[in-house]
Amino acid sequence: MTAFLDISNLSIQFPRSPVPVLRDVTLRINRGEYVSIIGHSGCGKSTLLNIVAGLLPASAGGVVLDGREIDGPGPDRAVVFQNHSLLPWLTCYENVKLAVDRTAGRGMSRAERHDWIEHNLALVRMTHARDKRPGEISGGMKQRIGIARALSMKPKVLLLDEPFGALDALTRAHLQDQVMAIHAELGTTVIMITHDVDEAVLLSDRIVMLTNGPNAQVGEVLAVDLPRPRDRIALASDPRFTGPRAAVLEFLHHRHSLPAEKVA
Ligand SMILES: Nc1ncnc2c1ncn2[C@@H]1O[C@H](COP(=O)(O)OP(=O)(O)OP(=O)(O)O)[C@@H](O)[C@H]1O
Repeated sequence: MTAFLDISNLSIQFPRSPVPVLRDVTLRINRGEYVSIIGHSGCGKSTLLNIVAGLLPASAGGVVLDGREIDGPGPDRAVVFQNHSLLPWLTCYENVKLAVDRTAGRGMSRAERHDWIEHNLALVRMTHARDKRPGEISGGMKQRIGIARALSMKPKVLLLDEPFGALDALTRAHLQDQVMAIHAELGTTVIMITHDVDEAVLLSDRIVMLTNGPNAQVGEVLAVDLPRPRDRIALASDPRFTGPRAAVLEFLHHRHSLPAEKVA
């Protein structure tokens, strides 16, 4: 049986580059699964996500989502980037509306569209700021609107490219908890890129560790066997949390550490 999201033997080599960034990456993701991708800077995490998003073409191999080969961007794959990409002249409500009008809102009446926008703002607890513009809200709030906008498209897969990377630790923790709650409520399939090992363990069903580039491959896939809902405080000393955490750290810092000159 084919997986919900099937990444098969994917390679990509950029023009004017002597070697592929990714080589022969294969990954099968089930419907509703939360999968994190972790690896050193420059190994090709964003490149992989961009191929799934349809923003970059693979040089070899391919991606099939729910039985359909991906050959370009589409509303079935919504991306949230590290730095919000909201339109500064529109309010939070209007930013979400823009996405709804072009995707899931087609075929809805005006009133249904309105309810759907409000529903997604409420999902990220942003109803109170619906009429504010991005310049008037905090970084964490902007990311929440970005997530609401992505979810409002009813995507089959939510692609998160370091969505909490630019946030302070407390805001980050708060947003992680919200995303976990949304994932539990909607059962959305999620692929998330992160550099944060704790974040990967806390949120994921599986963690995909990429080897260093070029020619990066899937080095190891770790299943996180933790019941949900997950409580960050209770888990801090739980061996089912600390075990996978140590395994990812071991992969990144011992088995696939970067040579000093590449880090500098
Ligand atoms: N459009 C492009 N043209 C040429 N090379 C590219 C292009 N996009 C990315 N690369 C190269 O591909 C490699 C992987 O980049 P990518 O951004 O996917 O890495 P990453 O793992 O997401 O890094 P980081 O964790 O620092 O964000 C890098 O060496 C980068 O320079």
